[in-house]
Amino acid sequence: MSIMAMSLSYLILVLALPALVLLFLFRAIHLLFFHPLSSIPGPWYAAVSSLWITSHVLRLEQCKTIHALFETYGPVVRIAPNKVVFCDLGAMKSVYSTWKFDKSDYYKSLLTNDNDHAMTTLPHAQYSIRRKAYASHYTPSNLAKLQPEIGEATIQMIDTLHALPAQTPLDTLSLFRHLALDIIVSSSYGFRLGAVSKWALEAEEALTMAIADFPKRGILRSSVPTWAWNLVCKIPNARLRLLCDSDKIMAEFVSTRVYEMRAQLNANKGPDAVPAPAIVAPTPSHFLSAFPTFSRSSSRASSPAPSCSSEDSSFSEDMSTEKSYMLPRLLAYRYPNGETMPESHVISECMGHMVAGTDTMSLSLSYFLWELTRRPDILRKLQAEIDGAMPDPKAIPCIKDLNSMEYLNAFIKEGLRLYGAAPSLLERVVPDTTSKIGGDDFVLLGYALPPGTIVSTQAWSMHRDPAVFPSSETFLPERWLPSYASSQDGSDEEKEREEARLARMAAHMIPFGAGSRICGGMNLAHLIMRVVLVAVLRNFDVEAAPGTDEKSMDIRDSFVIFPAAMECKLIFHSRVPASAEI
Ligand code: HEM
Repeated sequence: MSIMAMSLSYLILVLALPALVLLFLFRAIHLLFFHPLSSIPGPWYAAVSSLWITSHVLRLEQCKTIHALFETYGPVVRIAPNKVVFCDLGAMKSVYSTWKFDKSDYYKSLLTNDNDHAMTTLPHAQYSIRRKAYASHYTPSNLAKLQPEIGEATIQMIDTLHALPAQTPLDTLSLFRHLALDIIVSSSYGFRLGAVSKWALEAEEALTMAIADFPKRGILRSSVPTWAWNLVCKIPNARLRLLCDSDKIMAEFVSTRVYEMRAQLNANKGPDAVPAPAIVAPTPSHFLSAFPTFSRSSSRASSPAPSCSSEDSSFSEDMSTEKSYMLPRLLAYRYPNGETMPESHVISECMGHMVAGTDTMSLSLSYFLWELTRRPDILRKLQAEIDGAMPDPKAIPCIKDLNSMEYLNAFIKEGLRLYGAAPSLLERVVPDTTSKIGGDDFVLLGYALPPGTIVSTQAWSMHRDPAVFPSSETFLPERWLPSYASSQDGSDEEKEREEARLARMAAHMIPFGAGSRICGGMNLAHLIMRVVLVAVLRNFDVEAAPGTDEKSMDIRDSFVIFPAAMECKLIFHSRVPASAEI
């Protein structure tokens, strides 16, 4: 290079660098003092760049960081140049229920098979068409018909636990992930996967691994350019290949179910026929002999579960019809233009539900049991209630009876308050036309937000508001029980006060999200939590394994929560006589 060319490059560098610094300064001054969001409280470094909040996201501590901001700055905080978070009931209703803002691009990192499913469909109008396709699957009346599938998988897990050597520490994150998958697969497709059986043989089910890997794949995939991602996936390492292929493994599994179901529907001929599919995977014989029952009595059934729900008025609206799994519903669903859902949509929708339901269930159940290992007082109360409702350790009460167990319900509410599996920011976008919000600018807690602003709240903070939940960090199921229930002579005034207190707490609870885009599988999640908790606690006492402690269970988050140690090792001690174990 000639001396002249070198001096020219030097000159450009000398001029460009200060220009860049100046540009950054002007931008920072604009964002801090002249931007429409500049009056919103928050740290100045968050207002000028997204780097600060991103660093906390990468450190897996976004929930706690945002919560600390609310404590310092109040209920509305600017956390990035274009992002505002709030912790307020009225604002929550306005964003998620009244105006039903569209979701932000964040959700696109959860695409399955490179396609949208309900959770990743951002515009509200398109989303509501999608939701209609599956919503009827998760109604209480349909879930009541699926109790045998749920009970069967759960009792299979109980039998497996009884059969394991005593004192074996078990990672419940893995155990419940396999169980949740068994339940979701059998209730969605009528297919017995047997993931828990394989888990007991230490032969990890590829599908379960794929589901566990899927969120990590999403984060990696979206943070590197496509060429770099393709390169990573060529590295000859078996574990890495599994992670890269997790989307493909899930898609292959679901596609097979779709083709099988199509074949059955075609064989059925009638255009509206939506049959319950046959069991297509072999069921282990030891399992059939212990076929569980949902029961209203103490007798243990030796044949497939009677439909306790047929005598259960709250779930009887649809009882005369045959039960139907989710897949045939999706295949029969027609979009408003009269066309059926393309197979690619059906596959991505099913994958979305497997991903949404598996880790959330295993995380919640693991944290619930971990809490019980620290709180023998709560464990004893729960077990007293469960023992009374479930004399036979293999006969799970039916939904209506589970729902009427007061202490269990209080425990689950408190569990979801402190250990809800997805307590993170649920991002929405202020729309670009004011007609979508009734004509004026959107005003959040006194601040006008321009179109395109990303607004959100997080369950983590809504559930820890000390004005609503006194001693908010203490696990206290009793807070959900009306005080007048324990005293005979509560005055009407006292009852009203108590009811208002309970209603206020309930309104602040958003473990499943809020408004129109609330968790699609919420009813199933409630049922699974109840079924699994009564089955486990009726059969076992739980103890933390050595090494499982506050530090290992400290909560990290990346949309869902998980323990710092990435495992939750517990020991299950049988409570039932050996003769009743299998
Ligand atoms: C305790 C367990 C669960 C928790 C805490 C939970 C929580 C959530 C949350 C917070 C959302 C996001 C709402 C939003 O983005 O605004 C969500 C969405 C969703 N969940 Fe769950 N979930 C659980 C279990 C399940 C189960 C078992 C299924 C189904 C098998 C399921 C299916 C879905 C679906 C389909 C969506 C997308 C909803 C939509 O945008 O239409 N979830 N869940």
